Amino acid sequence: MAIIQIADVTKVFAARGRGEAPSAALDGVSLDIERGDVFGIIGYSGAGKSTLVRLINALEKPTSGSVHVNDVEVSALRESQLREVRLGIGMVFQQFNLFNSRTVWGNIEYPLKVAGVPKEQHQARISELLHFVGLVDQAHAYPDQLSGGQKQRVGIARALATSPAILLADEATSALDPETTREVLALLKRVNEEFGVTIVVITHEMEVIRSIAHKVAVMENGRIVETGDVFDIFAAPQAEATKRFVSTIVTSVPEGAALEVLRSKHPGRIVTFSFADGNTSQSAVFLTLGEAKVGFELVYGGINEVQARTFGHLTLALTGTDDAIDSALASIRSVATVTEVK
Ligand SMILES: Nc1ncnc2c1ncn2[C@@H]1O[C@H](COP(=O)(O)OP(=O)(O)OP(=O)(O)O)[C@@H](O)[C@H]1O
Repeated sequence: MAIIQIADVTKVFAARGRGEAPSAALDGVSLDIERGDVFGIIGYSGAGKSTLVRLINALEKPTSGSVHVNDVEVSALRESQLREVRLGIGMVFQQFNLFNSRTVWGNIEYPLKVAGVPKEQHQARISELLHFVGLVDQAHAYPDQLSGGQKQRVGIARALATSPAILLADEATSALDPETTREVLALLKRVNEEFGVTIVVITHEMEVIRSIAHKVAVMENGRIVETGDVFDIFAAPQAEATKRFVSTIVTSVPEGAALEVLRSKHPGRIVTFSFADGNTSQSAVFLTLGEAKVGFELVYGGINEVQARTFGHLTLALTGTDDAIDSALASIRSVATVTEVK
């Protein structure tokens, strides 16, 4: 059974000002997140990602629908019953949200105190966490003496202090430079692999999804427009929003200015052939075109790697009669995805 189950959830906020209509931040969202997964939720600003996270840790209640965490319907619990649920969910934030008046040690100790963990157990747990995040030497430093990456490592150690089964990371790397982002993502990956913690990653960056997520849901206007395994989403995005996100890092399909240039150089038909997973059917494409007496020139393309699996796109400018091209494309469709560039 999924560790997080979101079933047909709608969240409507009251109008912010007079004359404004109430807004649906979430509109019929259903999502199952399996135990042990790193699940990415991607969307532009205002898509509803933070609202979804706030429903998971029950900071908000849905207007309709239900949210189950660990088989408990958190959306039906009273505030006084939520304490235990929240102890099982760690949170990591974009702005770190550390106590500036407490040391690194004090920040990590805070959730142990709140959870009522006996004082004599604190030292061993904090020291274990400091080792895990590589901050043993900074134990007595204050947050303003740390770099952004170090602050986020404290944030992660603090979130893990009470050994939660779930970690919610809301734009956890959005305030960090690319190198530090890579380090923090690698740390989150270890949290998942070494402790089996289920991680929900909220982001607007596809690179974050590519680096650590196993599965992803793409959100737009309060809805999930596409969801699936990260590799499949990268190799063959279906929804327009997903295609836009994928195109931010997969540049082997011609778009925009690159497409204009191709169009001006090649007035005939331009077709992209897509292959996934070590599929060696590129040669079948060339053979079929040759047999059909269709001329071709490779004008764009590339191979990409996601989760140690590869996929690629080849764009060819074709010359020949429409009939010959159509019949060749019809038979190539059994070995590759064929997209005619309009
Ligand atoms: N407390 C609230 N009252 C009224 N409207 C809200 C409230 N919280 C969120 N919204 C609205 O709900 C929609 C979704 O917001 P949400 O913060 O979940 O999106 P998001 O994808 O997390 O965006 P961002 O990355 O900018 O935080 C937005 O239109 C937002 O203005």
